[in-house]
Amino acid sequence: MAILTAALGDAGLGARHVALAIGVLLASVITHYIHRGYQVRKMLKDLEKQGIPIMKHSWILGHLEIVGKLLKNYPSDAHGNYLPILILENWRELFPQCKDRPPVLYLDMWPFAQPMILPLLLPVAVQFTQDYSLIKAHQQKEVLYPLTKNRDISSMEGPEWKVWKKRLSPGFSNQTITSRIPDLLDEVDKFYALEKHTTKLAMDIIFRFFFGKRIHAQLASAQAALEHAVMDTVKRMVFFHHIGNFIQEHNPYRKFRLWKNYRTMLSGFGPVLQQRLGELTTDEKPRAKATDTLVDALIQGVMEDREAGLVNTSDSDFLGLAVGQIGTFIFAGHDTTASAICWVLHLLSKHPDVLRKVRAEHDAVLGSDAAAAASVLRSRPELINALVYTNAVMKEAMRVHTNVGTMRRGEPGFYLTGPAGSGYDGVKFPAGEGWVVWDNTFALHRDPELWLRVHEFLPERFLITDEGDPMHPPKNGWRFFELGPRNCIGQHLAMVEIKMVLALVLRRMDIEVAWEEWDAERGLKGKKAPSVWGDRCYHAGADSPPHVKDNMPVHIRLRQ
Ligand code: HEM
Repeated sequence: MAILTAALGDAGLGARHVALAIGVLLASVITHYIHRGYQVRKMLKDLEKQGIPIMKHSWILGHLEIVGKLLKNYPSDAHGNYLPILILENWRELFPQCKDRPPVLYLDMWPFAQPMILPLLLPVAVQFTQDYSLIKAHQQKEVLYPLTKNRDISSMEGPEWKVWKKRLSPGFSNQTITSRIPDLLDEVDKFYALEKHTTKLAMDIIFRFFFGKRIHAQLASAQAALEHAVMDTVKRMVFFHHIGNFIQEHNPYRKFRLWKNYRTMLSGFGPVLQQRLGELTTDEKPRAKATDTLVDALIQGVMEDREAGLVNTSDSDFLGLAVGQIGTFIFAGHDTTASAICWVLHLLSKHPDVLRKVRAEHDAVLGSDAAAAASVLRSRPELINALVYTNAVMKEAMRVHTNVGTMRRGEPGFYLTGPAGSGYDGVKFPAGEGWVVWDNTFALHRDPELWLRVHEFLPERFLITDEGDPMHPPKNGWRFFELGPRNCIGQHLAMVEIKMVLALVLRRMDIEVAWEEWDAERGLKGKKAPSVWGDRCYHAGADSPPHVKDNMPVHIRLRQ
């Protein structure tokens, strides 16, 4: 303190100056929030004036009162994904002025969120992701910035995104991924427990998939530090700027850690990337085929950009782009896949009849010796595609427990249109600048108008081929990896990875949730422990993707 006072004194600054500076800063933050608050509330009031149906809205609280009431019986850490499901379920009470369900929901939760638009009818989601692809919301880019400096396929837009999508897609095709199964099995075979191990597994798979066996081995000594750097950055990412995380976001220590983690990524990935770049640019060696490994496709892409003068030839520019792309794959592919594995296992433990059928399919396709599943798949990787019922189980688990979605940016003059037959045929719903347009897949996956017996876990619906059957999934209805040009590039990898885990684990182990012991250890026994829809396992967390509550504590028993 004495040092600080002396330093301030040296600089001619007294305590009064510091207090004044803090006061000015605070006043400008408060003014910003009030000004922005007025703008947001006015956006809603203007819509109301135009006759657009909106939920009861107040100048002071916006929709916060409604949101508070809807979530009042939910645990405080329940994920925000539950909110639009509740709005969809309760639309009649929330829109008493409407005879038909409004196609579009306008939501004002300022200062806790930006003004948002969510489709309440499926065709509206199709309009801004498939018919026309709105560009990603500012928030999606800002969140990735510390990890990738936005030099990644997920943040890119327009022609630059198109070129990279074309370059990287072959490496993620179903065919490529099936051919990589023997290699990836090395990682899955190490996987014997659940909880946070699913995250570690997903991370290992991405490293192996991206770099291939040889380079992955070279990275082995740096991998722990790299994983730690990525995870630490992910932990510190701020997904939604709001008043509640203002201090966290602007904390200088956070900024320092983000900077340090990025340096670790540059220095950890740098040598192997440089070495591979050297190998690929020597005259004797042919250039890589895009499907060899993703790192080769990436380096080849950067080389093309250099030749076209789009990337300068400095090492740091090359490294920045390469590390950015790797960062986005790790980010987009690890937590999402890990929680999807947890939900499939959870649902299987709750539905023994379905589990029996999955095991029977594994016996039939992979042979009755469960311990030999990995070697069978190594020699015949294409068998993974024969696990048709398992695939249906996964898709149904993903419908019931959807985890991430897409957020897009409203565009000046852009409208969403009331679909034919909705009662709002042709009505224009403004989705201009300032709106975040969210796909609302979690709620659409639980829309009883789209899915028969919507709350039940019925994998068979994904086996029905007759489109006239009421159980048949609706067209464009299953959107776990989003649809349209910006859908998930890693979806085949994620599906194959989860299928490999199920094939190797389900017949060797019984897995069931262990809340009783977990709660007892935490003194919750006999008390009302938090749950959602009667389940202790629920989507928790304030950010994206949601996490399975408490990492899903489980019992694992080896089967005889
Ligand atoms: C269960 C696991 C996964 C889920 C639920 C998931 C979901 C999604 C969704 C919904 C999007 C669209 C996001 C948007 O438009 O902003 C997306 C995009 C993306 N995903 Fe995944 N993903 C998963 C696994 C993976 C994996 C394993 C990888 C790669 C290793 C990956 C890489 C990406 C990338 C790079 C994008 C951006 C694509 C683009 O903008 O063109 N994802 N993912």
